Amino acid sequence: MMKSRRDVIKSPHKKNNLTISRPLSRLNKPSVLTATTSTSRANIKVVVRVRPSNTKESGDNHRVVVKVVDENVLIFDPKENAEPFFYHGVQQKTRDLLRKTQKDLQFTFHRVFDVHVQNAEVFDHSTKPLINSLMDGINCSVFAYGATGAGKTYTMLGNPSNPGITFLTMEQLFHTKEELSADRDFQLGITYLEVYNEIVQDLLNPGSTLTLREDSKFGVVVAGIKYVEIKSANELYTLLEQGNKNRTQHPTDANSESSRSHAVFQVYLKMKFKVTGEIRMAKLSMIDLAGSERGSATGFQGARFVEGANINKSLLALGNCINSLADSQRHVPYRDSKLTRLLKDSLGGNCQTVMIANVSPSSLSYEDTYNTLRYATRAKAIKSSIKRNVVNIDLKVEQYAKIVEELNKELARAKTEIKELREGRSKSAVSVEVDPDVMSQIEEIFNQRKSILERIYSMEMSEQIVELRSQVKEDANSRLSGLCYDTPDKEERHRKLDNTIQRCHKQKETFREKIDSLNLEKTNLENKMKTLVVQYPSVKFSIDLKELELSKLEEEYKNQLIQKQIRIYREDRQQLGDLIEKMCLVLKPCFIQLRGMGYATDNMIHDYESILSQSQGIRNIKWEDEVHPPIPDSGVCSTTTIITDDNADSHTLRSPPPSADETFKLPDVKEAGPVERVPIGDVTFSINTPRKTPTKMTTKSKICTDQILVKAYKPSPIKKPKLNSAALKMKENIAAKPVKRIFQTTAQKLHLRKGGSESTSSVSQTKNHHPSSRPIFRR
Ligand SMILES: Nc1ncnc2c1ncn2[C@@H]1O[C@H](COP(=O)(O)OP(=O)(O)OP(=O)(O)O)[C@@H](O)[C@H]1O
Repeated sequence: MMKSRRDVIKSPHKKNNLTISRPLSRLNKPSVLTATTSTSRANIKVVVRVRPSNTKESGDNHRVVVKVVDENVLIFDPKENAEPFFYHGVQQKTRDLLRKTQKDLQFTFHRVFDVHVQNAEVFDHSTKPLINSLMDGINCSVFAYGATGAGKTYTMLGNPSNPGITFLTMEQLFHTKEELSADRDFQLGITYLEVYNEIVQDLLNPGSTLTLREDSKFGVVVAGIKYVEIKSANELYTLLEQGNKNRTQHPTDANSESSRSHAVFQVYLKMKFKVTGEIRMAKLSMIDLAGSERGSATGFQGARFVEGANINKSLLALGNCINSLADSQRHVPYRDSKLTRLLKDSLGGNCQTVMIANVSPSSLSYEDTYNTLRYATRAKAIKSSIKRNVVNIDLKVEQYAKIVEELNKELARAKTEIKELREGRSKSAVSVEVDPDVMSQIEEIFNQRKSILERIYSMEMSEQIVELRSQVKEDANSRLSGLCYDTPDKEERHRKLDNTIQRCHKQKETFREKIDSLNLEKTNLENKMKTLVVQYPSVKFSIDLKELELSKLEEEYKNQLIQKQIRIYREDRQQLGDLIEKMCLVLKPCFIQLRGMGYATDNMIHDYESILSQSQGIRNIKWEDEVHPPIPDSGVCSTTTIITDDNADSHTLRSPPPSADETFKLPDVKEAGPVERVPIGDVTFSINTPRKTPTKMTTKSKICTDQILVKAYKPSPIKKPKLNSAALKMKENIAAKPVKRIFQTTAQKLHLRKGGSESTSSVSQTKNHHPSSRPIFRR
């Protein structure tokens, strides 16, 4: 009795509207196959699923013959703990002779699913990874193999509460499609057919018998089948349900709803990249095979016997193909049955394949389970070649010509490279044969070079350290001149320092000489090496490697040297800091005392103030390019005094000399107020006083410039110095002090002496933007 399996799949979102069938081949016919990426070989992935025992199998007379050890290993017919065997009431030492010996065979697969595992988990570890391959344009295939009633249909189709991997795979496919829809346009069509008694029939559009043929892009295709375009996984429920109604099923002794045909569900996928126009095509086949059972298990008679014979014929052909492929035989008997022709791609062609072997755990299916496991093990050895199906519909004939030209060029290049490589290799072989000592010679030279390098760097490091030391001593020497009185002690100190500096210079010279001679040696060795490369080109690679090693060494030395320098500078700075601190401790009370007693000269006061400013990080003068426009209405804070040197030519102060343009461009000079000219010795200074000056200043008032705070003191009574002597002192100082400070000091002092306002005595900041980075001078 034929019956349709209606309740295998029930759509949770059943739709009333029918899908319009449309042949996909006509819709998507690609014009040219332009490229397929490189082919890779991959083994078929084989997983085994053990279904739970049913009521019949759970009976007393049957035992479990499949024991899942872990997710990769199972034991078929495991050894059990021997139950005591009694004869005439006496326990026997030997075993029950009537009982069969257990095979206790261990099988390993890519994954083993135990009885409690649900379809979702099977999907995760079997077909889910195929989706990415499909998106890459790789054909994929999944087939469920096993005896009747072993759980193939349950795995592939499942039921509404536990959907099978076909639905789950399609759901995932649509999900991924959705994710990628921003970049690609998709077209997706499905077919659902069965192979029954060597006849191929469309399950979605039942009618005439269909024939198989091979296609260059999709491999084996069924001629005349209708492709149905679907937009969501839910549409699939309806279609699979519809197709299952048409599938040939009969109750057998092993399965009341046994599928007597091989059901093939196929998805044709076409993707077009929106930007590049690249087209990828892929086919997913999901095959639910008919049960691979023995006749006795099905209780075959009459028509069922013929049906069973056909099933077995195709499965036998499948077994032969698996064996041939596993043994890498050249001839694989695909043509022996419709099933094997259909599975040609899935087994040994351009396809990524997953085989799900279903087994019953019961001793009732002992032979079938054993056969299935052996089949599955054989299938593990099969390798299929995988390549992406990339098609570009936009290519024209002339583009083909271009591609061929490019490929030819590439081929020629590759040929030349291979030739060169071969020649290189033979030369190297010859060189090794002719002079086996070359390598050790190279090794020797490198070792010498390495040792020379080490010496050079150690010398250079010492040289640097000596250099720094002499600098430190020179600094100390100049500090000493500023601090010490002209006493014999001072002379002695200078002498000692000079001696040390001299020693350092001598050491430096010695180091330099040594370094130079080492460098000469190094160059000689490098030249030797170059000669060797010319003589034996094949050793170039090893020499390059050695060179790399040396340059690494060089980098390491440089790094060490820098670290050392930083350490020395830090130490020096630290010492200097300590010295300044100590000097401050002495300077402050001295200065306070002198000033309190009225002995502090203007110079001293100013210098002390300068030190204060400097120690705060305040600069004495603003350079033109740093000056900001005046802040309007800034009251007492707005002081703009420009100090210029009228006779700059007559002495050595002007440094650096300003260009003609820059010198006289002083946009704010007029705003700065009247110019006062003050002669000091042979130097005449022009002082621009600000328009706005504070009306009243206290003795210790603060004058705020735009940028800085400067304390202005009312000058203490000047007793000793007269104007001329001050000017003379200035002249003396001129040679030693930086120009800007001298101007500042002089201008400040003179202006105060001439009775100028206190506010103008402060060193003020120019507020003019000027491209030059020099203080403002006027000839
Ligand atoms: N993993 C499982 N969990 C629960 N029940 C299962 C499982 N696998 C199979 N079954 C049940 O076992 C019975 C036989 O399963 P199924 O129809 O899938 O076998 P089959 O291999 O497709 O057989 P046939 O080749 O005869 O079609 C069904 O009633 C099914 O519900």
